[in-house]
Amino acid sequence: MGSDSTPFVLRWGILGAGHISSVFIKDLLLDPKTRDVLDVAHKVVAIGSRDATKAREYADRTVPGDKDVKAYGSYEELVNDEAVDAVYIGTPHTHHYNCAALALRAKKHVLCEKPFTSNAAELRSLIAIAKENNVFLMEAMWTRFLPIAEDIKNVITEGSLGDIKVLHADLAGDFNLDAIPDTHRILDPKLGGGALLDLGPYPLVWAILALYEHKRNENTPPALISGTMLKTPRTGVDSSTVFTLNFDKIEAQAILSCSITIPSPNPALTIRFRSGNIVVPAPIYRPSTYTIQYFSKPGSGDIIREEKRNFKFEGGGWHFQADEVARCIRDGKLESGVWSLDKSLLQMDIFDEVRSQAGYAFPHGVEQVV
Ligand SMILES: NC(=O)C1=CN([C@@H]2O[C@H](COP(=O)(O)OP(=O)(O)OC[C@H]3O[C@@H](n4cnc5c(N)ncnc54)[C@H](OP(=O)(O)O)[C@@H]3O)[C@@H](O)[C@H]2O)C=CC1
Ligand SMILES: O=C1OC[C@@H](O)[C@H](O)[C@H]1O
Repeated sequence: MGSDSTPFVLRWGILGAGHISSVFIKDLLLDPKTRDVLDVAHKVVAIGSRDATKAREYADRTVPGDKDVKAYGSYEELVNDEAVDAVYIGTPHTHHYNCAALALRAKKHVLCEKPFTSNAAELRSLIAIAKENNVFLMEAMWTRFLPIAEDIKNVITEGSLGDIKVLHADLAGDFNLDAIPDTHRILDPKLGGGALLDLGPYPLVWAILALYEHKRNENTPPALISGTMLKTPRTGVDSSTVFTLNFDKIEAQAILSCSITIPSPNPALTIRFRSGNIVVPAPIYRPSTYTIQYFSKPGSGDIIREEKRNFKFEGGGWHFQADEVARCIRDGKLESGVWSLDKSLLQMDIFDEVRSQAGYAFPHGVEQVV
């Protein structure tokens, strides 16, 4: 199975009947041919919710016209469905660990929403559970799989902009905090609320792509991580966070920020080299265009030429990561080579360090592994 004429079909179980799960399902249902993908395809076979009535209604609404989709009133039933190959976890951050562990122990492959876990210790434990059960595990870091991300990576690697020096990235959004209750996932510390865990993965994915993955960096973690947080008095979670990463091996730095009280700046991502810049407009989770600026000579800052590149595709952009999961599982891989587990671990180590420096501890009992 999986030749050009017969695509490998991955059968998905969706755990958590919330917002992002519905967005992901919509992209799973899109014909892969619309993005020139012929070797893999996707089928949603079951929905798992904590409530059976909700699960049925959600299945009927999000997978219309397919009465065969199972609707389960517990996550346990979902992960034990033999027709499910891979489980997508769409629950709040601090529930990812238990949900993913449940699925892995049922010997299901897992794609888990970002941020992978509450802390790095939880992720190390999940990686061990995945290994014990010989199943695939990946964080749903969808931005890394957008065609634009690979194109930017190629420009960095090809080297015509000279040495990379600084990366500035910001993802912000006005969550209208006055209109949402303290129990909303973005405000509730029990759900890992705040800007860093929710939005921080996006500035960080660009730093990982450009600096950590840089061929001269040889996947060396940053030598120095430094962070500060502004916290909301409402619940104590971070409303804005700024963090910096020093990649000593390539003498380059990332300056990253995120906020839940203001919109993103524009441009929201600038990668600065000795001989030019890469400039990306907001939102950095799904940019559809970017510009390469070339300097008259190295270090001048005098822009003599600009090249704009556009990337259009059908759907929301969450399907590219699904294609990667399907290909990995088809090929018997236990992790992705593109968004590998070391990158997710680096992310969680950085978030732990920034939270520790800024004094953001989760309420007792939230972290399942410490
Ligand atoms: N990749 C992306 O673009 C995005 C990713 N996300 C990520 O997805 C995750 C979920 O976010 P989102 O979909 O917005 O959240 P929602 O609140 O819309 O959905 C979360 C779902 O999780 C289930 N759940 C289980 N336990 C709890 C609990 N204690 N409190 C609330 N819900 C619970 C519920 O499903 P049920 O009742 O059916 O059991 C709920 O519907 C987050 O980790 C977030 O970071 C979010 C938005 C965009
Ligand atoms: O992943 C995400 O991307 C978009 C944001 O609006 C959302 O809160 C976040 O979870």
